[in-house]
Amino acid sequence: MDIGLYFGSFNPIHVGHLIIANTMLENTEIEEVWFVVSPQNPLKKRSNLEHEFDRFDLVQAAIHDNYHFKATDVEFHMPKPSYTVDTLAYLTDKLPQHKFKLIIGEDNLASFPKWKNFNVILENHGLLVYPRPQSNPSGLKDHPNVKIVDAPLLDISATFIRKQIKMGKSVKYLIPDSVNEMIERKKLYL
Ligand SMILES: Nc1ncnc2c1ncn2[C@@H]1O[C@H](COP(=O)(O)OP(=O)(O)OP(=O)(O)O)[C@@H](O)[C@H]1O
Ligand SMILES: O=C(O)c1ccc[n+]([C@@H]2O[C@H](COP(=O)([O-])O)[C@@H](O)[C@H]2O)c1
Repeated sequence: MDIGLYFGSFNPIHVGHLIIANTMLENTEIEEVWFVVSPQNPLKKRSNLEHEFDRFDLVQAAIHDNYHFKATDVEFHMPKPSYTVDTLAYLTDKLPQHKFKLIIGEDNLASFPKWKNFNVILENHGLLVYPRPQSNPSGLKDHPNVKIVDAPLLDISATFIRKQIKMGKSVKYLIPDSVNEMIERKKLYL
């Protein structure tokens, strides 16, 4: 089966992530999207990063009603920080029946040449890219293994959501209700 692996910090998951996953499902050859929660992005500082178990629970709460979406904690058992090429090698070895493609936002396409062994990812898997406002242009946009979907820009970020919560403001509609309830119950992002 063709599977879209959607790697992310998901700190927290928001409606932008869900729209991106569904858009890829509807407009590419993938049949499922697997959300891979990364304990630690190698290029990001740890500030305001909630525990990976909590972020994973929030992802599960967000996707529970969509049988095309799955969440995986595979990177929790791997060395940190979380290098995507290593996770892809592990998953390809364990599940050779599947073909994995990467789902990323356009901001990550711009920084993609800084990723570990990015050429291996590009040649062996390929990228499905969702456009993002204020992203730097990338020389990779015309690569044959890079597909940029034509879809509405979403100016939503986890950074904005974390700031709103910290200021005591509601983030209703920016995140699913199930995620909002869990954040409140666990007192996250305060
Ligand atoms: N609004 C968006 N438009 C396009 N891509 C997005 C958007 N939000 C997130 N992504 C992509 O989804 C993946 C996971 O993103 P991530 O969990 O870091 O969310 P984020 O909103 O970018 O978080 P933060 O604000 O904390 O950096 C990345 O590939 C990112 O580029
Ligand atoms: O493998 C790398 O070198 C690498 C460099 C930067 C980011 N990544 C991964 O890209 C994913 C998206 O990161 P983020 O924090 O933008 O959600 C996340 O799973 C990171 O581990 C991976």
